[in-house]
Amino acid sequence: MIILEGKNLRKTYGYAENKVDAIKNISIEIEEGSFVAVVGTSGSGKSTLLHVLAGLVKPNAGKVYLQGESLYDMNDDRLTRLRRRKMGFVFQFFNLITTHNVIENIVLPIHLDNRQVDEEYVDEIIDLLKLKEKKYAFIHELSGGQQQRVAIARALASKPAIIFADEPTGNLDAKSSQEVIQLLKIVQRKYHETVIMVTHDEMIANVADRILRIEDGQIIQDTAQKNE
Ligand SMILES: Nc1ncnc2c1ncn2[C@@H]1O[C@H](COP(=O)(O)OP(=O)(O)OP(=O)(O)O)[C@@H](O)[C@H]1O
Repeated sequence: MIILEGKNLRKTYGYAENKVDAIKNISIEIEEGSFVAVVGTSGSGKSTLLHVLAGLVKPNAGKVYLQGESLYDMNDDRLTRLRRRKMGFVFQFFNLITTHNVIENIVLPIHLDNRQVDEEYVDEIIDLLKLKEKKYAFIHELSGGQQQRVAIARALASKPAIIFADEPTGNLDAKSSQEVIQLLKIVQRKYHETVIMVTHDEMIANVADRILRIEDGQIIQDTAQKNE
C-alpha cells in the first residue's frame, strides 16, 4: 500500500538572479513499511524534498498525500495536528530538551498532543534502543549516539505512520553511526514503520530497501535493494 505520495513537486527559493530550483519536478510513491534512503551530493535538493514531503516546506507546485490526505490543501492547524499524530522526526542535531531527562524527552510529544502514554510500548522501545540504563539520565550525560537513540525513541513513541530522518548520523562517528542506523532498522522492521531518510553517506544508505538518488533537483536513480 502507498502511504505517502508526492506528485509533480517543484520548489524554488529566491528570485531573479538568486533563483534556485531546489526541486524540479519530482513525483514519488512510498510504500508502507519500507525504509527509503534519499542520497545525493550537497545542494542536490535532498533536504528540500524531505521537508516538502513532511509538510514543513510548501512546494511552489504539486501535491503531497499522506494516507490519501493532501497536506497542503488543509489549514495550518490541521496540518500541525496531522504532523504531531502521524509523523516522527529525527534530525542531525538531535533537538532534545536539555532540561528534561531521557524519558521526559521521549514522551514529550505525546503529552503535547494530550494523549496517554503507552508505558509498556515506550519501555519496549527504550529496551530495543538500548537506553534502559539511561532512562532517567539527563541529555548532557549521554554520548552523541545515545542522544540520537533517544531522538529515535521520541519519534517512535507517538506511533507515527511515517518517520522522517534528515542526516540522522551526520553528527556521529562511524561506529556510532552504524550502531544507530542498525537500531533504527531493527525498530523499523519490528513495528513495520515507514522511514524516509536523507543521508550523504552511502554506507548508511545501504540499510534501506530503496535508494533514491537526487541530482540537481531531480531523481536520477531509483533502486530497490534486497535487504532482510
Ligand atoms: N531556505 C533556503 N533559501 C534559499 N535557498 C535554499 C534554501 N534551502 C535550500 N536552498 C538551496 O536549494 C538547493 C537545495 O538545497 P538542499 O538543502 O535541499 O540540498 P541538500 O541536498 O539537502 O544539501 P546538503 O546535503 O548540503 O544538506 C541548494 O542550492 C540550496 O542552496
